[in-house]
Amino acid sequence: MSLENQPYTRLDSAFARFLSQRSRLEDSQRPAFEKLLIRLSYEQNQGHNCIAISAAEQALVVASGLADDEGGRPLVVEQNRLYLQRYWQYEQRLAGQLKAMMANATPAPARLDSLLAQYFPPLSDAIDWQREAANVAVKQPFSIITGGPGTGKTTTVVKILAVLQELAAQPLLIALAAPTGKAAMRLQESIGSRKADLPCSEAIKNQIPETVTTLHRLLGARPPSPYFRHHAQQPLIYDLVVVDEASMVDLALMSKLVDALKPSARLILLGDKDQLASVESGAVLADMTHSLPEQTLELQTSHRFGGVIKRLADAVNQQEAEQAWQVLQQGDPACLLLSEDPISYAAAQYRTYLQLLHSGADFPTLYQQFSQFQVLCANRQGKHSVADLNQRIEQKLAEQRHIHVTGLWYVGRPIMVTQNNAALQLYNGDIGLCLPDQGQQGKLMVYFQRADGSVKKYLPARVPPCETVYAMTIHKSQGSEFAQVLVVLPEAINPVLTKELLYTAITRAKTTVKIVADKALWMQAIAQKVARVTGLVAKFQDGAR
Ligand SMILES: Nc1ncnc2c1ncn2[C@@H]1O[C@H](COP(=O)(O)OP(=O)(O)OP(=O)(O)O)[C@@H](O)[C@H]1O
Repeated sequence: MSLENQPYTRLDSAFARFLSQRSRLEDSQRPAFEKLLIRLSYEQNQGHNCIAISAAEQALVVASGLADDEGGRPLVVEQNRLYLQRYWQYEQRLAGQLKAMMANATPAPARLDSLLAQYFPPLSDAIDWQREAANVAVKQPFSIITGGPGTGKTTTVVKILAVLQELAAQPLLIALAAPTGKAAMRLQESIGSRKADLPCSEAIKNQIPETVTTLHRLLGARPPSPYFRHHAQQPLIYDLVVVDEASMVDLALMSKLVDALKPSARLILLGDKDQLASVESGAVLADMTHSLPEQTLELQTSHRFGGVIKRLADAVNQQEAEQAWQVLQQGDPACLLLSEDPISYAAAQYRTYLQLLHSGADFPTLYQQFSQFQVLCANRQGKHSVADLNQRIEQKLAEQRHIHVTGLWYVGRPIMVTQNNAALQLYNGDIGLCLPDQGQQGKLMVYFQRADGSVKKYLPARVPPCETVYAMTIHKSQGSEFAQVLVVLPEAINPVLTKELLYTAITRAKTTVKIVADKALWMQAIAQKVARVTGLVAKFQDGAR
């Protein structure tokens, strides 16, 4: 790759210069070494755990005296991969600890077959993959259940928890977690109803928790410190940890989570391996499902929606671009190319929310209505970006007199928090609505819904950094679902547009997905794939050194 064309930052070059000055290299070797380090720093920020390097580059790094794998130096070379020490350690610890966990697989308990028959009664001769998933998760201390939306991951895991409690001599202490507040809220909502349907005693149901926490909270985040309260020396008390939306968990967080488990603990990861990888480094869930087939069960049948959205999602995922385009041409109202102006369409969709607002509806009703529909974009800036769409939808709604934009904060403004604030209990991705204060006329407050359904409100000036959210990026929509989704793609291809991005956008929709894209761009986007450079697969295969 030519560095000249890369938009690397000043931080990348400052980092490279800093290290190069501390190397043992001759002056003549330094420019090449700095170029390599700039590339490492840049690619790391793009989500790669490491970079692939040539034999000559390996020799250069070794000669620099800055690499070792004992933690004392800033770089590590492993085969043809160059790492920052910290990320190599994350991979190393994660692979090593999961292997240690996997070595503790237990033989199947005698009662397992009858319990599986009780919880997963056979309905036909076909293999019941949910039951197979339970079979794996009961025997293996570490397991992954992957599948698209509505394939029954939550239903299955609740049954697994019940089976494990039935088998336990003493009730297991269980923690349920997700990477974001939104995802935690969704899991919490569905756990409750899945529990009610369990074919078991109340005593067993009562041993299954209903509250879901964020991973940061579970591990004891102490911002601004990057260290958690719980780690190998001060492990979590739980016998079993379940993590939903695991595709969003990056390498560092996954490594810290596994580090914080007590030695006898179990871990079950739920997620969709085909979704976008985490924003930060790694493609951990995808790497694990690829490397650990015995621990992984994939559920493929969607019980929530069959039909056209699933067909579209599957075609995109399999990179069948032409077939996916044909699905959009079929005229099924659940899945179409949008033929009208996207701004007018979006404004019409948000009108019901604003009409309810003007008729005096309460916050929960408004929040529920606002969450029915969402515009999703690939990029943050440029034509058809989040910034562009937000500005134009707001303008359209103002022209139509559905909102009265008096300043940054106005009645009806929907916002998304973009920075965590533990003290205020507001987190990146939380959605709030700016509404008149119920107590005082003329005063504005921003209302949010907590995971337990209760409502909290803040003065606009106290809300952490946030942005208007008629439109949001597909990245930010991970872990959320909406009845109706409008996906607006840019006019020109860019590296962000991949089949994983489109798959993630489409699978956010429960009933309708409309798309704005031209065919050439659609075909190009589906042909692009996220490819993260990592050494995790190799570490699982070769054994941690
Ligand atoms: N084996 C099954 N037979 C019939 N219906 C099922 C089965 N498994 C799950 N369902 C139903 O399918 C719906 C989706 O299930 P569930 O919420 O467990 O899926 P999920 O994979 O966790 O979904 P998501 O990740 O999209 O929230 C639920 O209404 C559930 O009751």
